[in-house]
Amino acid sequence: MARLGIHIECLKEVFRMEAPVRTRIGEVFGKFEQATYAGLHLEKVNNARDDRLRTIRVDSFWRGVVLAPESGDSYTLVKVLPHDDAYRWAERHKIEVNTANGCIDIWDPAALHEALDEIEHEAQGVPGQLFDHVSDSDLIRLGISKETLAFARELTRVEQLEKAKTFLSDTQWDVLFGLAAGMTPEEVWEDLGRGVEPEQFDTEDLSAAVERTSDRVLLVDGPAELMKVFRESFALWRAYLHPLQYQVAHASYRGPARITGGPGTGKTVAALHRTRHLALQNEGTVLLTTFTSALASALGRDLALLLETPEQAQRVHVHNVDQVAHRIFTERHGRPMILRKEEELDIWKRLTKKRKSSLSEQFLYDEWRQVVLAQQVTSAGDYLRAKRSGRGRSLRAQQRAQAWEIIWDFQQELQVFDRWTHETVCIEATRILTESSEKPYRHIVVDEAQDFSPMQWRFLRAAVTEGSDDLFIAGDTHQRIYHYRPSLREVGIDIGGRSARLTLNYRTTAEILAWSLSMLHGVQIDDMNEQLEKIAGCRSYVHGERPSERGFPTPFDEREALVAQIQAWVKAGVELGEIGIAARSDILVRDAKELLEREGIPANALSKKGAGNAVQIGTMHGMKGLEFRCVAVIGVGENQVPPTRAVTSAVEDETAHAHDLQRERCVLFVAATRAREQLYVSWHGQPSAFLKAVH
Ligand SMILES: Nc1ncnc2c1ncn2[C@@H]1O[C@H](COP(=O)(O)OP(=O)(O)OP(=O)(O)O)[C@@H](O)[C@H]1O
Repeated sequence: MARLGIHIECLKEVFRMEAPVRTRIGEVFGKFEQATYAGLHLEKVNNARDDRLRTIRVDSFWRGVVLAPESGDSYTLVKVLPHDDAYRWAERHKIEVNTANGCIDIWDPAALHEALDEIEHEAQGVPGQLFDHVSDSDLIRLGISKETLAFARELTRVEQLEKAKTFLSDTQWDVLFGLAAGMTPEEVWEDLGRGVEPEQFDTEDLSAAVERTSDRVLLVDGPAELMKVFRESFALWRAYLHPLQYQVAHASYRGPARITGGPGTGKTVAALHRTRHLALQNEGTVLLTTFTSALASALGRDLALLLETPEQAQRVHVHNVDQVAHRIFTERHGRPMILRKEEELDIWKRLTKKRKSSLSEQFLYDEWRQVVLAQQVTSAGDYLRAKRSGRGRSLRAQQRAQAWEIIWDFQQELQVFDRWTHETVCIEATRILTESSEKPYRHIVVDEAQDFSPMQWRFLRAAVTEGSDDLFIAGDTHQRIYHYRPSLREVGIDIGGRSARLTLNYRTTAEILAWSLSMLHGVQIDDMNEQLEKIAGCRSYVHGERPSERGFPTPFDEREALVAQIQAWVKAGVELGEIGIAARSDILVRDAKELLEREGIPANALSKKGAGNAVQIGTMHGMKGLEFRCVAVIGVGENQVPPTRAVTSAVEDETAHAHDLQRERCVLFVAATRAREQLYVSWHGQPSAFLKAVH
């Protein structure tokens, strides 16, 4: 029986067409399934460069271009266009086998030659070419064909390359765009989703190439399934992954593996697919975990769309990490009595007073977590030797001894009164698991890994049997917005060379991404594995407006402008629920919510459950993991971002000062990169120093 698949690039275009056209295309799929070869009505194209390209009727206006195999019965819909354009497109395009990945390349030689004439003319007198830094042999190794190579050599500006997207093969264009965005040939090679050893492909065997292209072709079981794909935007990436996403999600690893990448590069999507893959292996229970319960419920919802049967769903637990630790604890000891933050601060205050110490309760609250618990300090001697760099103030030996006495008192008190914090619950749960030979999980997949504490990492390490495919970790340290900076090695997780980096941003326009990245320019950020993380090569294909930066003389003017901006977005057709507003402080968030309500604009606190028809407002921290069509980041003024209280003074502790500034910069970076199409940033008075770095 003949089978029709749809190429992902075509699917993306069809996705944007009107509903009746999509329905017609669905019907073509239905007819195709029922037809015998003779009944397929595939039209040959006269004067075609490639006689494997045929056309098929969609309706009286639209026609599809289909790649017909020389043998076999797997057909691929590669384009849908108005009748005459479809014929013209089919006449012009050529199909070849890409030498780097062995998949099909579809390109337009005539358009390439026309463009080449134009750019050769432009290149005269221009000193440097766009790809002077890349050798011919590297370009050829990356699958660039002879003709594309000649074209690439004449390029002087990235805009010329952007225009070439319409006629170059997708894969070859991706390679060139990656190199133009600063990736090395090795990074581009990895991005192609191949191993380090190049394979030799038979460039004459198109059928084999079509087979290999299967991860870029959606095979649907009939029109109903295709219509489902059209209805749910989520289903688009569900059906299609970038080759590197696919590779990391489906690989077998000898131990813990990790995926990094800038904002919006599809790490969460890769983690979801990894979870599905592990569930299908059926080797034991999979835990999919993240930092907060709100993010965990969003993961749970998305995963449900990926899993096909109730049996598969039963094999996966989706919880935030503290929830899992609480469950293990409760099974052994019953529910813990958790100390609220205010209660804890009161205890610290009382104990410092008792010891006549000048240390503040907040200092001890942090010191206990970030030094004592993080480094598993159990004695005065350990504490005297513990690393305290970046802790905000140095302590003389005598002060350390006194701090330890207070910490000791505090820990005794917790024990005597059977009171717990989330951290001690996590530590006790780790102890329970370490003692037990039975592990609750066969695999653990972690999302938003950058903010996990050492205690949480040790817990996860203890919750899964050590061995192949045990831990899969997705995260981006550029988005680290809390205090901990653990090294995976120090918490017993060895990722060896099992690490990959995603670079293509699917969320944000190139303009918003460039704006946000320039804020981090020159900032050195660790990769959780004792190396520096890179953000080079992070790129987006989609263009839009530059972010709008607006300064006002007074808070009143800033508020008025926010209301006007939201009204303008709504007038332009943006739904209220597609708008997000972020501010650094809770007060400003409350203020903005009240303002919008007064103006009759429905507004809700941020929630992963979906906005309904209301603008979503929250703190910059709360924006983590979310995305909106339009985002307004407000109150980005001097002293507000970063807030003075959030940054240790350089005189007190230089390292802590640098860490605090970096973290605050990342908080703004996270908020800005939630925007898909438009970003609006406002302040009153002087702008934040972070904005001065932006260009
Ligand atoms: N291969 C893909 N093709 C098309 N869209 C994709 C693909 N992968 C991810 N996306 C979309 O890109 C957006 C960002 O994906 P995702 O949330 O997985 O990124 P992330 O790297 O986890 O982001 P962040 O770190 O900023 O939270 C989502 O809308 C997702 O549906």
